[in-house]
Amino acid sequence: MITSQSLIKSGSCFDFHKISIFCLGILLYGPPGTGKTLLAKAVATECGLCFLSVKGPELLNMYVGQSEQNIREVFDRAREASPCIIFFDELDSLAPNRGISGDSGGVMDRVVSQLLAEMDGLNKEATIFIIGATNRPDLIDPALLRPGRFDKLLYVGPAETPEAKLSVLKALTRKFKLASDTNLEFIVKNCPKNISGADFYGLCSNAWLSATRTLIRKIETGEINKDDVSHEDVVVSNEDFMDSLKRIKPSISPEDMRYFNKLKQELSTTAR
Ligand SMILES: Nc1ncnc2c1ncn2[C@@H]1O[C@H](COP(=O)(O)OP(=O)(O)OP(=O)(O)O)[C@@H](O)[C@H]1O
Repeated sequence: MITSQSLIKSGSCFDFHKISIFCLGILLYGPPGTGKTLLAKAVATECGLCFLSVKGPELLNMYVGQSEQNIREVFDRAREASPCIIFFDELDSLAPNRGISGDSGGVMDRVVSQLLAEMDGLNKEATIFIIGATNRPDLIDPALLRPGRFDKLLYVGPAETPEAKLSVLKALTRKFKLASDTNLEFIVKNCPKNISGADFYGLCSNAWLSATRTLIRKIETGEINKDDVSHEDVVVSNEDFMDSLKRIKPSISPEDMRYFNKLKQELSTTAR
């Protein structure tokens, strides 16, 4: 991602559009809850660009022509807000493969064509970048993945190494008050396999709630005075984390991981 981010950042200094070479779109793919949205937002913040987030299904409408109109409006808004990033979440629902969707000439066909036309229209502008996200890149219409549209495909998977897991846990607990006995390395060691960023978020919020319950019990038993307490007195201990760990169930199954590993290999052979 650092490469894509540097490309976007450097776009303004290199005047890519003068030589008609320009990276318009990046497609992030991977299991749910692995931080695709978070990454897209981080790129926009880091590059100082407006962030226009759209969920694919939100644009679809039962009235004839309205879905295409919704797509046009997104791009119009982007032109007004440029330089900006348009983030299309759940892109597969907005642009399914026309060959297999069984909707020849139907609404989805027209939606995909509209999206392609709008993206092609942007190629000259170099001030609007598109990031798409999906859990199923194999379902997306291949025309969207051609050069000049979503040029790059980037896999965003769960943290695999203990170091990567620890940095996610540290990021999520950076505002927590941790007890002196809390050992994040130990918690990482006890985490189940294939735990996503969203699962880590659940782990941390449950641990925080458990610590809050302990504090409330102390207030109820009169051990501490309610008026002297603030959220800063919630101290999260190792035990809170270990309790929370017992209840956590990874949202990515081993079958999901096998599917994504295979897909990653297939897509990496297509030189992107
Ligand atoms: N790498 C990470 N570091 C810290 N927190 C993370 C990370 N990945 C995910 N999270 C947490 O999980 C939440 C969900 O992540 P996000 O919505 O970005 O995932 P996603 O891949 O876009 O999911 P989906 O495919 O379901 O749309 C985030 O709001 C954040 O709290």
